[in-house]
Amino acid sequence: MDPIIDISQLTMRFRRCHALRGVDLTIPAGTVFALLGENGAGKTTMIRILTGFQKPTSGTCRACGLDPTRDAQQIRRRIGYVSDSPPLYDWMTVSQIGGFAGSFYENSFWPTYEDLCKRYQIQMDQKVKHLSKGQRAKVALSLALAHDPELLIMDEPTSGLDPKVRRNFLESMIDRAATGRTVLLSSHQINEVERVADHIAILHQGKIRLVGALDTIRASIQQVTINLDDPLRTIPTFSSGAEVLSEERSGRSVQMYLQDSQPNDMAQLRDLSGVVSVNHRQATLEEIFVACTTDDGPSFGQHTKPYDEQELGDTETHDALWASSR
Ligand SMILES: Nc1ncnc2c1ncn2[C@@H]1O[C@H](COP(=O)(O)OP(=O)(O)OP(=O)(O)O)[C@@H](O)[C@H]1O
Repeated sequence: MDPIIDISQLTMRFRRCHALRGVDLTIPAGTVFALLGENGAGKTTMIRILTGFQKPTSGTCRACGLDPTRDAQQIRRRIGYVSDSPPLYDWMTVSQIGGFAGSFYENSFWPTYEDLCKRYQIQMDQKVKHLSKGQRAKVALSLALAHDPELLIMDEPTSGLDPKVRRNFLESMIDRAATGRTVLLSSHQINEVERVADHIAILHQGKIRLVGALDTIRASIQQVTINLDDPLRTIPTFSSGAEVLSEERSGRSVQMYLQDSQPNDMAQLRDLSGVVSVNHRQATLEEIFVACTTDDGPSFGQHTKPYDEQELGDTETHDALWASSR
C-alpha cells in the first residue's frame, strides 16, 4: 500500500534559521504517527508544508497522493487539520462556524459536527469569543473531524484539554487508525504518545534522528551503565555496529543509550579490563527522546575502534585514541 505521507529531502530555510534539513519520512496509512521534538525542532514547519500553508525551500512531499505545493486546496479538503493555535472566527457562534465550515464538505459534515460538539458538551449557540481555551480546542477538533478525513494532522492537539477529555480523545485516535485512517500528531507529551502512537519520529534541529514502529524502537534501545575503575578510561566502539545515541559520564560511571546492541556486546564490555560492572535494561521512550535530542551526548570520537581491534584504553592511551579519531 502507498504511504499516506511521503517526504523526501525536505528543506526549509528561513532568513535566520534552517528549520528542516533534508527530511526523509514515509508514514504508512492506518497508523497513529507521533512527531516528537523539542521546541523549535521543526514540527510545525513540517506540518505547515504538508498542509500547503508553507512552500519548502527544496525537496518534495506528498500527502494523500497530492503535492501540497500544487494541490493545497484539494489536500485541505481531504485532510483534517488542527493547528497549535486554531484560527476560529470569534464573532460567530459554535453553530455558525460549523455551518460555514460545512459548506465546503458533504452534507454528512453537519450532523457529525453537532454530535461531536454535544459529546464535548459545547453549546451550539455560544459565541466563539466566549469559549474557554479548552472549549475552543474541542470546537477545533470537531471541525477537523466532522468530514471524517482519511488523514488527520494535529499540532499539539491535547493542549488545553482536561485529563478526562484528553484520554477519551486519544483513545478515539486509536479507533480511527483501526478503521484504516491515519493520524499524524505532533506532541511534547511523551507519556500520552506512548499510550496511543504505533509509529514515531524524533525530529532534532530539523533532522529526523529516529523513526519507526514504537515497539521496534523500544526493543532496540538499551540503557547501559558501565562502572569503571578509572574515570579516564575510554570505551571502544562496538564491533556489532551498535550505535551510541548518547553518552554521559559522571566520575567512574558511564551511562549510554545504545541502539541495536547484540547480547555479545554486553559480554565483551564485561570482559574488558578496567570495567567493574555493566548493567543494562530497555530504555523508556522518554529516555530515548532525551538521548536523541541531547547534543553534548555521545563523545563519538572516543569510540574509535571495534572491540576486536582495541582493548579498553587506559589513562595513557586516552590522548592517543583522540588523536586517531580526528
Ligand atoms: N515564518 C518563520 N519565519 C522565520 N523563522 C521561522 C518561521 N517559522 C518557524 N521558524 C523557525 O523555524 C524553527 C522551527 O520552528 P517550528 O515552529 O517548526 O518548531 P516546532 O518544532 O513546531 O516548535 P514548538 O514545539 O515550540 O512549537 C524555529 O527556530 C523557528 O523560529
